[in-house]
Order: sequence, then structure tokens, then C-alpha cells
Amino acid sequence: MNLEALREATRAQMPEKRWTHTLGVVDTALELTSRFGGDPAKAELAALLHDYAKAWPILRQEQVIREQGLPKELLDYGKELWHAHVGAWVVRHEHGIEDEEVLNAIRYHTSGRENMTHLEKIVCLADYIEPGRDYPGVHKIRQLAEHNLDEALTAGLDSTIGLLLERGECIFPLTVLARNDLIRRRKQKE
Ligand SMILES: Nc1ncnc2c1ncn2[C@@H]1O[C@H](COP(=O)(O)OP(=O)(O)O)[C@@H](O)[C@H]1O
Repeated sequence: MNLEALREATRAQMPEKRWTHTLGVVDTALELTSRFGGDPAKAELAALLHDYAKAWPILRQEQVIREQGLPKELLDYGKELWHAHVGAWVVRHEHGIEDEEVLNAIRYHTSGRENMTHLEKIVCLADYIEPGRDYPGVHKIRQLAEHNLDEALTAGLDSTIGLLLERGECIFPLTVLARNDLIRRRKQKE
């Protein structure tokens, strides 16, 4: 696999702003990997590809979900969630990415899930705190990310859940499960 070609293919899927965000996630994922450990090559690849399908027309995303047997329950929740699963499917089938760890980091980067791998946590957190992100609470999450991957990620998930509650929107349960799991594990360690 040629990383440069993959970079160009990814860039071609999205407008400039989303590409700048992607590069921010790559840099942040590499930074988090040097801080907390992990495989930098996998972190770079998963971060590069995490938003591959984000700018695709929503009907095209829906078509992939329906026709390729992706979880249909996604269709009952916010469309913002779809691109993660669609992206994992597309990079596998169009670019031959077979590494399940990388595919899962793409697939769960928006929602999180229970028992997240180290790589999944790195990509999900990098998405929350890359330098272009600006939302209430991001500063605190960045501070936590200086020292503690799990606490920072929990705070990120909290901010998403809080936002959805505020907006009166449905919450895709994996995010709640991810948060509960991180909190339980922290309590077990105390
Ligand atoms: N559990 C969830 N249930 C419903 N919507 C969610 C959930 N988790 C995330 N989202 C939606 O996805 C959005 C995150 O998407 P975004 O910030 O664009 O990140 P990404 O870089 O992953 O596309 C949230 O603002 C929210 O609208």
C-alpha cells in the first residue's frame, strides 16, 4: 500500500476544510501515540482515513449501509454517525485495508464503544482535540489529554452526550456504553 496515493485519494473525497481537520487528527494521533504508546504507523493510517466518507452525499452513505449489510440501526440515529461505518467499509473494499484494528478505529471513531482498543481511543480522542477544534470544553479535554488518555476520552464522550441531551436528540447507545466502560475500569483501578 502506497501511503502517498492513499493520502491523495482521501484528500479527493473532501473539501479543503475537512482535509485540514484530517491532517490535524493525524498529527494529534501521532502526538498521543508518542505520549501514551501504540503503533504510530497504524495511528497515522487510521487517522488519515477516519473521515474518508464524511463528505459523501448522505444518500450514498445510506446506500452503502443498506446494500453492504452494515448495522441498520445506524439509520435510526444521527446521520453524523454513518460516515464512520461507511468509511471503514469503503477503505477496505476500495483500498484493500484489511487491518481490523485500523478498520475498527475508523468504524468507532465517532461513537466509541465498549472495550475500546488503545488505537480506537487514540483516534477518537485525536478527533475531539485536533488543533482546529473549537467548542465549549475542548480546552479541558486537551489538558486531560496531556496526562491521561482514558480521562480525556471520557470527557470527550461526556461533551458529545451533553450536546445531544441539550439538543433533545437520540443518543446512539455505544457512546453511553463506551463512557460507562471507561468509568467502571477507572473505579476498578482505584
Ligand atoms: N452517540 C451518538 N448519538 C448520536 N449522535 C452522535 C453520537 N456520537 C456522535 N454523534 C454525532 O456526531 C457528531 C460528531 O461528528 P463530528 O464532530 O463531525 O466528528 P467526525 O470528525 O467524527 O465527523 C456529534 O456532534 C453528534 O452530532
